[in-house]
Amino acid sequence: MAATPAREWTGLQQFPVATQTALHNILGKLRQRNKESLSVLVVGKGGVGKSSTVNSIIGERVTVVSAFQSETLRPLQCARSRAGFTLNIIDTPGLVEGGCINDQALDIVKRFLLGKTIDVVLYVDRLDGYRVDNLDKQVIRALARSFGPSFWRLAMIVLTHAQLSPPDGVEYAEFVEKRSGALQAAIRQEAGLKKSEKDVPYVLVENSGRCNTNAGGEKILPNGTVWLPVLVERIVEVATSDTDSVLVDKRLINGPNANERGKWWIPLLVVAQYFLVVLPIKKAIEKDLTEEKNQRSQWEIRAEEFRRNTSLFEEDQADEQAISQALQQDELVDQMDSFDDDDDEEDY
Ligand SMILES: Nc1nc2c(ncn2[C@@H]2O[C@H](COP(=O)(O)OP(=O)(O)OP(=O)(O)O)[C@@H](O)[C@H]2O)c(=O)[nH]1
Repeated sequence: MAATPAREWTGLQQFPVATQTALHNILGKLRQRNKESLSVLVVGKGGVGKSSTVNSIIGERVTVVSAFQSETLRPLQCARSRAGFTLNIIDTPGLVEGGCINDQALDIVKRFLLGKTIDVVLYVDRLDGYRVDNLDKQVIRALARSFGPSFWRLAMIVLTHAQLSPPDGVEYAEFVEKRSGALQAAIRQEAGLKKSEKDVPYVLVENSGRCNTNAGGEKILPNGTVWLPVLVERIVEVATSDTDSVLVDKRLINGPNANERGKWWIPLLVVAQYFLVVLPIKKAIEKDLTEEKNQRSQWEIRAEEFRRNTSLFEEDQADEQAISQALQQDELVDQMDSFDDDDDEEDY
């Protein structure tokens, strides 16, 4: 992630001693793996407890929290260092506004993350939500679309308001299992995770100042779990898993280059066009030409016959004319002869 001047992580010292020890041990695992920094992106709908969770992890009030209005209008990056290790956390605006996806917020988050690397994603929602609705599914899909398929492989579900009292007759563990299972199933389906891939892990959080504590002053859930070290441990597990971190670059934000998109279809389309369009047209033209040729030869045969018949008729006519002329001539000769005879008789 791009370097942000990191302040000393003084908030760590505010935690109860047992929590501090647990966190030092967990973060020590990262140092053993030569990972000197971690970048955590916090996303989710508005008012689910994103900013409160950031404050809980850092141990300071770094972002404003409000019960009545959306306080995080732009992403906020906060960096804290301790013993050579730097934790970067990015809080983001709620991704749902007025009952639909807040595309503007998503766009702002995308631009803000340009050039940054994300190691872990915290997808925050409330434990006391009773169902996964269409809007939740839209948010899951929008995030997968915006940040690529690896996004959800780096994610964990953070369920706030974990000090909830389940409805009558339902055990806490049963309620948690159902709620987390429904979200995991929705993410698997909407983000297109393969069957062979593990479910996105979940963790419970209680950000309220009225959270119950144990004898050591550590914040605990109704089942007695000290939740902060568990949250940080899960973050480290995801960060050290096989999934590579996501570098948010221009290609990821703008989508694949329009000129490159579907380029491999072109030769297939050309071949399909030849067989489905060019070849049938060519065949149709050849068929037309052959038929025309056949028709012309038929027509020529008939014309030939007609011409022959006409010339025979003309020849007959000429003959008749010659005969009649000859007959006329014979008649004339006969007449002349008869005149001659008459004259001879008169002479006598
Ligand atoms: N009881 C209880 N209240 C919580 C918890 N987390 C957050 N809240 C309250 O929920 C309200 C909203 O919390 P925020 O942390 O501002 O939620 P957000 O998701 O950052 O909200 P946006 O800035 O609108 O995106 C505040 O009144 C918090 O005090 C929790 O774990 N338990």
